[in-house]
Amino acid sequence: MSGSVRVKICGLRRPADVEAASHAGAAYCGFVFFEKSPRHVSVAQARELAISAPPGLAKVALVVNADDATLDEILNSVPLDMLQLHGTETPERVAEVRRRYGLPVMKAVGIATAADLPQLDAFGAVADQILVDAKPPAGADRPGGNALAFDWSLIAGRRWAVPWMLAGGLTPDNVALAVQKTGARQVDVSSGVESAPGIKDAAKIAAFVAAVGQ
Ligand SMILES: O=C(O)c1ccccc1N[C@@H]1O[C@H](COP(=O)(O)O)[C@@H](O)[C@H]1O
Repeated sequence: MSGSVRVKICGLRRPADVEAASHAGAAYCGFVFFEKSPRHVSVAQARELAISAPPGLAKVALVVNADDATLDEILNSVPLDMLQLHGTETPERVAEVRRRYGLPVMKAVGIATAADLPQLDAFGAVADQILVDAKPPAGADRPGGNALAFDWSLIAGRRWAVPWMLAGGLTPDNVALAVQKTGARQVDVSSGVESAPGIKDAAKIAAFVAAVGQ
């Protein structure tokens, strides 16, 4: 288990990835519905993965500026516990998605400088959780999953009205320090537990969860 810090392993694509996340002691697993990502899964793939997830492993759908038709299609097929909005959704859209689907919504906010911090308060007022991630580099073709960390001192000691998760460039080697510096009680990882983009590595997943628990 990961002590009292909860771990989300994102970008799972194979049943063996779900098994690895569960076996390691992760609290959440994430499925990416974003075609430009090497971690993208179809609705049918996600359904198979979600059905294979054991009780106790919360299933999160990551979407980027998804419209209602897209969310309807996902939620009509895939048993899910949470929606992760990882695009440029507004606070109004976050509130609308919560109302329409009745699932907890986690809103991702990209951080590069102190000027980005007020967004965390804005989304903390409407979302069920906030995901504090690195802002993507200029020219990136995806808004997350870029193996990029931000300056953790920007959020050291800060708290918001809702639970939050730390993301961005976390690895088995740096996650313990990230938790120590930020006080995070939840962490999210994708690239840092892969052997190649989109290919999860069971040994790295186990090492990541173990490192969080140390
Ligand atoms: O993982 C992706 O490909 C992805 C695509 C689009 C939006 C978000 C994505 N991933 C999320 O980004 C953060 C950080 O990822 P990493 O550990 O730095 O690779 C994490 O929340 C992922 O869920």
